[in-house]
Amino acid sequence: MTSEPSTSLNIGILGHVDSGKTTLTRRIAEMGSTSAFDAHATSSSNSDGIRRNTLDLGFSTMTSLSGKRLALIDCPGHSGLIRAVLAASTVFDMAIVIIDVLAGIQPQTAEHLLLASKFCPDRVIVVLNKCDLADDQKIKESTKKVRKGLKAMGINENSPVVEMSLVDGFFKEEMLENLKKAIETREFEPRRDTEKLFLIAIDHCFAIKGQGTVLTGTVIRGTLRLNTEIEFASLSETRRVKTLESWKQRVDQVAAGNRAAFLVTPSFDENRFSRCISGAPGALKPTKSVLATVEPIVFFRKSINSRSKIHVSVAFETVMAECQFLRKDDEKDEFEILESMLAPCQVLLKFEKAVFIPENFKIPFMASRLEQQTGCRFAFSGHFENSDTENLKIFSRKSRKGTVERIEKDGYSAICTGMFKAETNFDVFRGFQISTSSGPRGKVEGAFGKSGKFRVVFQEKIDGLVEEKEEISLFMKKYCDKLVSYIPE
Ligand SMILES: Nc1nc2c(ncn2[C@@H]2O[C@H](COP(=O)(O)OP(=O)(O)OP(=O)(O)O)[C@@H](O)[C@H]2O)c(=O)[nH]1
Repeated sequence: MTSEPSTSLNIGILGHVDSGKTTLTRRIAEMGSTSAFDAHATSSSNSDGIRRNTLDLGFSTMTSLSGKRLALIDCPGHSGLIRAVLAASTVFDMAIVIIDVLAGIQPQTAEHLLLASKFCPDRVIVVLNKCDLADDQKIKESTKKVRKGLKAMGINENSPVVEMSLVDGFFKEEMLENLKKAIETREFEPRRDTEKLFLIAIDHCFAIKGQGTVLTGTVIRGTLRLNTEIEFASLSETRRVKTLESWKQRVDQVAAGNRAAFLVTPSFDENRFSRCISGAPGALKPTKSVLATVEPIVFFRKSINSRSKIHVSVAFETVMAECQFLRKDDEKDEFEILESMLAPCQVLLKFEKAVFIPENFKIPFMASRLEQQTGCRFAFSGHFENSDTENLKIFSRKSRKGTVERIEKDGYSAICTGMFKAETNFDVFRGFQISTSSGPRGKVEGAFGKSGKFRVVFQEKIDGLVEEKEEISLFMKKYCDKLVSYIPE
């Protein structure tokens, strides 16, 4: 038995519906995994006894001109299947984006390009397909527009654009050669973390009658070894890896970056199974909230407020989360709640259900409004930074207004009104700082009577400076467990 070499690159095959992704993958791939070219297989039992779950990502492989193993991930172009593309993008090292020469950049092309811009902006290759339907002038115009589009999306505008025609009669081998040469210009030696506890992004699961369950996926960290335990944290199940293959070769280990197919027993009820990250026992922790750094997607046209709900795609899952945008004060090591997203800012994401993610691993995520029918659905992206959110010091700013009712005879204090209710507990506000419009500052001493009026004591004499009916203000930082007054700078 051998080990799969660690030079494999994962290439997303992206593009709008019907642009020709599967046709290209068929032409270029040397070997496919189960149902590699069957992008929308249904959940049906087959005569071979294998029950396949709904497939929407097709995995196949080819060898690059320099001899590298390339894993091709044929992604669905339909907007309703974007979750699968979001999941797959986690492992992209490179992207081939197929664009119909006549249609140009269509909505799904744009979303896929945005994903590529996040995961591999300098490793995008555009295939301008269906060139049999266009004349030279159109091809030239289209290429120009595509380059402009790449630039607008933060992708290297000098990315290779390969003219292609995949239909019989127009297809020429030299077109594929051009594509292979373009891939070669973008090849690199990825830095894989092969030392830590292994993690694998599992994309397919099917039972083989009488044998067990076969799972396929891409190892994203560490090394998956034969006869070791793998934990399916979201199912609270652990299994032993009984057989292990990479591209139909029996192997005894698969390192980060490579494809793996393995059998576990006893079998699963695969209806319980969905795309997920699994790993060595203990590698993943259930997490209900995370702190992340946010990069807004400029093509997202709506504003997003704190407390609104958003789809968060991370670690092969898409989960609903409530977002709270924050501004970090590095000096005080605390965070202020913002009304809406600003750039740059941070976000506290509170998930509706626990997501299983590795600790201390900077995981990229994409937040989107997938229910939106038109326009760009991706709202912001970033990296998870910290899942230990319990002890974060988070506050919101509050302020109250009131008026001076009268200045007391001593000249140092005033009775004020309009800021508190009759039932207010003044213990909370005693000592809080009060600003007057004319300048002097005082402190709340306590209630005056039972109607919510209160006494403010000043350090300086205020008669002649502060007037009756003058507006006064109280500024506070509200933390989860306390209120603190402050004077704005
Ligand atoms: N004229 C022409 N038709 C093409 C070419 N490439 C693909 N097609 C046709 O376009 C249609 C869609 O091709 P697919 O490869 O299934 O497209 P896809 O991007 O994988 O589609 P989805 O997975 O549904 O997003 C098929 O009918 C192909 O025969 C081409 O170069 N020229």
